[in-house]
Amino acid sequence: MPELVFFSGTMDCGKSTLALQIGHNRSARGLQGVIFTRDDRAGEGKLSSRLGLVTDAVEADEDMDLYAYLVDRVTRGGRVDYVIVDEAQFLAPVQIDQLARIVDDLDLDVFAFGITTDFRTKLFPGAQRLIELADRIEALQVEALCWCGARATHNARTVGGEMVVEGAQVVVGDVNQLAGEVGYEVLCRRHHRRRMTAEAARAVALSPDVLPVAAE
Ligand SMILES: Nc1ncnc2c1ncn2[C@@H]1O[C@H](COP(=O)(O)OP(=O)(O)O)[C@@H](O)[C@H]1O
Ligand SMILES: Cc1cn([C@H]2C[C@H](O)[C@@H](COP(=O)(O)O)O2)c(=O)[nH]c1=O
Repeated sequence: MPELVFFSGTMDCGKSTLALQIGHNRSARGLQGVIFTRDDRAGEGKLSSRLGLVTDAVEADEDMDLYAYLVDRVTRGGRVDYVIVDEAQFLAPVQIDQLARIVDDLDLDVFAFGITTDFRTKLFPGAQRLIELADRIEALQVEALCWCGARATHNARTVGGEMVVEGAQVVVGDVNQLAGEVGYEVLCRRHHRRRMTAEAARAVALSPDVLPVAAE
């Protein structure tokens, strides 16, 4: 039975890598897939992983009807056995409905990959619709870690090294950015709530205001 599967996790937990692996394993067995993505860091029409792998993909623009695209492709004699979607959080809710229709009416598996929440811990509309419609939601097995060692569950945005909680929902970017640039850092909920990034924690530890603990 074909499924709409949502593979979700924080930034930097291996989603794009898994998307590439799923595509590789299927194409190694002669299956042909369509890979959609939107606003990958590597540029338009690319699906890239931090492990260095990158593949061509179809850029799913805001107005694109993903179901109609596949029907057109098949009608022209193209073969499609499965569909992969990376950065699925950026898709419009109506495009997630189109993915569900691809599963139900075209009998194709759709594997969607994305983060669920933005830097303010609010759901992306595309991720919300995936949670509502997916047959299955899978958490990535490789956990990203907060600087404290706990499992990272949230994405923080930094500007000039400082965590921010206001701004546009979508700003394409990466973790480990240079100070001064917009960047991201994955944190556990406790440290996201306290706005305590690795840099902020280092500054607190080095502050002369922090008294050494007296021996009892
Ligand atoms: N130099 C490295 N050596 C080993 N693994 C790495 C290295 N750099 C990144 N990774 C792995 O790649 C993961 C990020 O993969 P990626 O698919 O780009 O993540 P996502 O799509 O979830 O943002 C990291 O969590 C880490 O496990
Ligand atoms: C938290 C957050 C992230 N983004 C952007 C930053 C990246 O370009 C992608 C996530 O990509 P990844 O492969 O999962 O690392 O999303 C954003 O636009 N807004 C946010 O709040």
